[in-house]
Amino acid sequence: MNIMIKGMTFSYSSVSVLNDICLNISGPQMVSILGPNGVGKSTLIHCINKILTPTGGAVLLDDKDVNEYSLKEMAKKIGYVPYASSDTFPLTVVDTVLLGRHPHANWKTSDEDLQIVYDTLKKLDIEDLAVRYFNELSAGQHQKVMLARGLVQKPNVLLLDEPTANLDVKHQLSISRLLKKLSHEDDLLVIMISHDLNIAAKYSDAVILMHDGRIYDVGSPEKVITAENIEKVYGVKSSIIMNEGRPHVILEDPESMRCTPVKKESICVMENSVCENL
Ligand SMILES: Nc1ncnc2c1ncn2[C@@H]1O[C@H](COP(=O)(O)OP(=O)(O)OP(=O)(O)O)[C@@H](O)[C@H]1O
Repeated sequence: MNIMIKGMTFSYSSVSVLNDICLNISGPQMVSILGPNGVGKSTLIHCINKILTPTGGAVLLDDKDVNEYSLKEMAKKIGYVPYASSDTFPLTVVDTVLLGRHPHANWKTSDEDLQIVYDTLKKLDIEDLAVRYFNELSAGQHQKVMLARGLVQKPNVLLLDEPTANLDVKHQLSISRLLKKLSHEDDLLVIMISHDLNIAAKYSDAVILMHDGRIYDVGSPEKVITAENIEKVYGVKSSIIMNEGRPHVILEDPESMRCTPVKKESICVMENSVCENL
């Protein structure tokens, strides 16, 4: 699968957000999009999956303009996992994930659809949530269910908006590892937005760094995730150490040393008996 973005621009009303974006991305691989808040990362992936229409330039999927694909054809090719779902209606997790089979299913759910859903819930370690209501889950559980919905769609490209943002450290690693594994084993082009430079550096095959509505740098994590680029784009100093051949960023904040330290005893665990007597 190939995505080619040719001189793409995008504006919300008169406010220009993306300028002259030119990218050629081929899968399978795992690509992270990095950049500061408001730089246009979500807008970029919304232009790829036709949620938004670019104001200029073109997006081509396998050499064909996205405008020439029907919505169903697009849904078979591109899966999208949003940052947070606004779904508030009471659907069970199984039914929520089954919605991802819609582009492949007819009006009736098949045994194969259900099997794919259960296999995916198992892969993401959330089988125990199967009959829970989606609108009663925690933010991290929501995120895993939305990822399951994207995966059962069996797309060629999976676009994800901060897929690990609400996850605990163990699940940040396991989900990033799973996405990388899927990209390599299932021929999937994974493109994820991330604010975690170290997760991106550890798992990505390639990184896109955005600045001022443009692509600032593209390439391997070692090439793109440098102290110089981080200072230029985020305005933060850092030092980089290499860990297992990948850059690991240590952010510096000289201002933090100026904060007055609190007394060490300002917080402690109370004995239950003390609590009861309060
Ligand atoms: N519906 C909208 N109408 C007008 N402006 C918008 C709209 N959605 C986003 N924007 C603006 O477009 C710019 C890019 O937004 P976008 O969500 O793409 O940024 P982002 O890089 O994904 O940010 P973040 O890291 O904070 O999620 C921002 O300045 C934002 O305020």
